[in-house]
Amino acid sequence: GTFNPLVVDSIYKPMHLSIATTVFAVGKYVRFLRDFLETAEKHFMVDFKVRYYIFTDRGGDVPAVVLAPGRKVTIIPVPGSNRWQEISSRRMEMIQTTIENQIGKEADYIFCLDVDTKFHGRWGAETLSRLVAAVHPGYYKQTHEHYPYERRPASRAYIPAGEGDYYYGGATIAGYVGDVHKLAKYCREQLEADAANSIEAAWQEESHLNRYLLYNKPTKILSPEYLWQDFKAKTNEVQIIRFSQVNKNYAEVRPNVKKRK
Ligand SMILES: CC(=O)N[C@H]1[C@@H](OP(=O)(O)OP(=O)(O)OC[C@H]2O[C@@H](n3ccc(=O)[nH]c3=O)[C@H](O)[C@@H]2O)O[C@H](CO)[C@H](O)[C@@H]1O
Ligand SMILES: [Mn+2]
Repeated sequence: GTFNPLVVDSIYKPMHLSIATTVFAVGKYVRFLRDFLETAEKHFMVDFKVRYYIFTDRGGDVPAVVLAPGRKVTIIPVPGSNRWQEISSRRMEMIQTTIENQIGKEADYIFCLDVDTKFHGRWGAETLSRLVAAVHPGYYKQTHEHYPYERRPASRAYIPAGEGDYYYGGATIAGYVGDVHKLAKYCREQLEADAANSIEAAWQEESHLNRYLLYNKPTKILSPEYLWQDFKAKTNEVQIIRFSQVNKNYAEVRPNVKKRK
């Protein structure tokens, strides 16, 4: 970390911000909720007003986790699906419409996070900014020729060779509610345009996200400290792992399976 947490906290805590956090737990992914919520209560935006919006088709399986004062859970029922690609992508549409119907009136900032994760270290106000994305832990050492961008011009997620800043992970999107709304709406429209042309981008909504962020630069970029993967070996350059994807058995948890990156 290159920030002083005491300074950051003294700037943001007096602002009494409301933080929305969306997390999708569709089908078997409800099993990740307990660790996600319990570790978030230890490390994520501690002492802030946080509302977790849990999108699920299994409301009855949402674990009761003790939350600190000022924090609460809201369950948003969503349909199931038999394609993980669709579940992952449909987050954009649901984030868009839930911001319009509810979150827009309730929060200042929003974080949209993968559920198959745990927090291991402080994630605080140093992550607040207008539009925030995290560098994907699989690509932070690579240059743009090696990013898994969508390279087919027929897709709306297309990025031509020679272009690119970073490859961002789909598991962390954040910012002002209005700015994340704009991003989600764009990605939803691009996903639907692709679907109408029977094309699916290489990494679904993550591909559209990367295109959006190439032409609408984030105001803050989080290092892989904020988006790690448990299967990756520990490295010297990333000394603090704050948030990491757990190892999961893809064949066990996904309704249909595709090889991971
Ligand atoms: C580290 C990272 O950046 N991960 C991204 C990556 O793979 P991942 O392998 O991390 O994707 P994933 O299986 O975790 O799916 C993304 C998220 O969708 C939700 N979900 C998915 C399947 C399901 O059956 N039920 C369910 O609820 C859940 O919140 C999950 O965390 O690529 C995906 C798109 O292809 C997303 O962009 C992920 O955010
Ligand atoms: Mn994930």
